[in-house]
Amino acid sequence: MIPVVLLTGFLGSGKTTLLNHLLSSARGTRIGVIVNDFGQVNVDAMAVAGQVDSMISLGDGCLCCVADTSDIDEMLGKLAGAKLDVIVIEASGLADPQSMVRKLLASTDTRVRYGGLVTVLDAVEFAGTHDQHPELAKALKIADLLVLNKTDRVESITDLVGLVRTHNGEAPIVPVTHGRVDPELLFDRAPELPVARQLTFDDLTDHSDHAHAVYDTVTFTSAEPMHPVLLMDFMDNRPAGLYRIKGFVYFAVPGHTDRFGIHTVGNYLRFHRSPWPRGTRPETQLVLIGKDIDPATADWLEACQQTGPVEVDDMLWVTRYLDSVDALHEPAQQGPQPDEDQA
Ligand SMILES: Nc1nc2c(ncn2[C@@H]2O[C@H](COP(=O)(O)OP(=O)(O)OP(=O)(O)O)[C@@H](O)[C@H]2O)c(=O)[nH]1
Repeated sequence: MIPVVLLTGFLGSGKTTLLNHLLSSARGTRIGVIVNDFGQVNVDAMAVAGQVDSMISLGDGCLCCVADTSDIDEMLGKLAGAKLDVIVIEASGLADPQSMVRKLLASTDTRVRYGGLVTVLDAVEFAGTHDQHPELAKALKIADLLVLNKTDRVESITDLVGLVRTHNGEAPIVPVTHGRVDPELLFDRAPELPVARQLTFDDLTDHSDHAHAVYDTVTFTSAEPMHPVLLMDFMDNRPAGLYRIKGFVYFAVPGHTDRFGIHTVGNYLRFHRSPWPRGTRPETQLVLIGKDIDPATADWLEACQQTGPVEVDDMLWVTRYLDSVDALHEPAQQGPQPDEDQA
């Protein structure tokens, strides 16, 4: 039976980063994934595309709410048909793991079995989100493996571990940076998971105060390039209530025409530069998630499109937020390569 591992964690904690790490260090283990994201653009699916043996992408809705057991069974069935060693479900950052686990346990597909819940925690944001969303503690309680991510951004994890332990006294806590867990903690060469444990009925009930009930999403897409200074002005003055932005930005500044992946989590902001995938037309695609987001946010972003002249130096506002490894890369020599069919 193929184990199905559920990967969960609050917005921006590092689930996709961890999934990417698993995929790149799988060394022959065949991994299928179900990627669930919020917003009309499935940024997470784009981030793992090309590395995975088999993928089902479910955008714009939370798997735990939009899919019932038979939908989950159908998805698992599709993946189980491919020759896989393990299936990893990356839940959206607002999913309710209890409800997901319940549906997985109810699966009637005899080719798959529930393989455990891995919860990623953001070492920087955890204490704050824990206070704001007491309901998240329920997910901590049923986790089989707790990955304490972003430990590079905190001085000490002692208090955090203490706080996590008040909710779950048993599951191993693995401190990591950039999601670099040993894949063998999640699945074995001959998959026999050390993680999944017996859950009680109480563990799995109560879907009432689900986090995404209080969050909303704005999606912004534009084929027009963005003006670096105007966009960074938006980023520096993010509307109140905005917690998470992710996606890709298209600038048409000479030497900077490749794809700028953007992530903000709380006050943190990072760009990651990479070529546009072959056959894609460069365009900005952003998903913004927050509480009571100002309805004018999309208009403000639209006003950040490049309509007037732009200087190469204007990109300095952006490049200072580049991951250092990207900053060392030579900027693209050629402009974007639009899809031949669309060109
Ligand atoms: N400094 C630092 N940044 C990290 C680490 N892990 C992830 N990040 C960054 O945190 C941001 C969010 O990471 P993701 O992997 O997209 O988080 P996620 O949980 O998939 O986000 P959602 O799907 O929106 O819930 C990205 O900019 C990552 O590069 C880490 O260990 N240290």
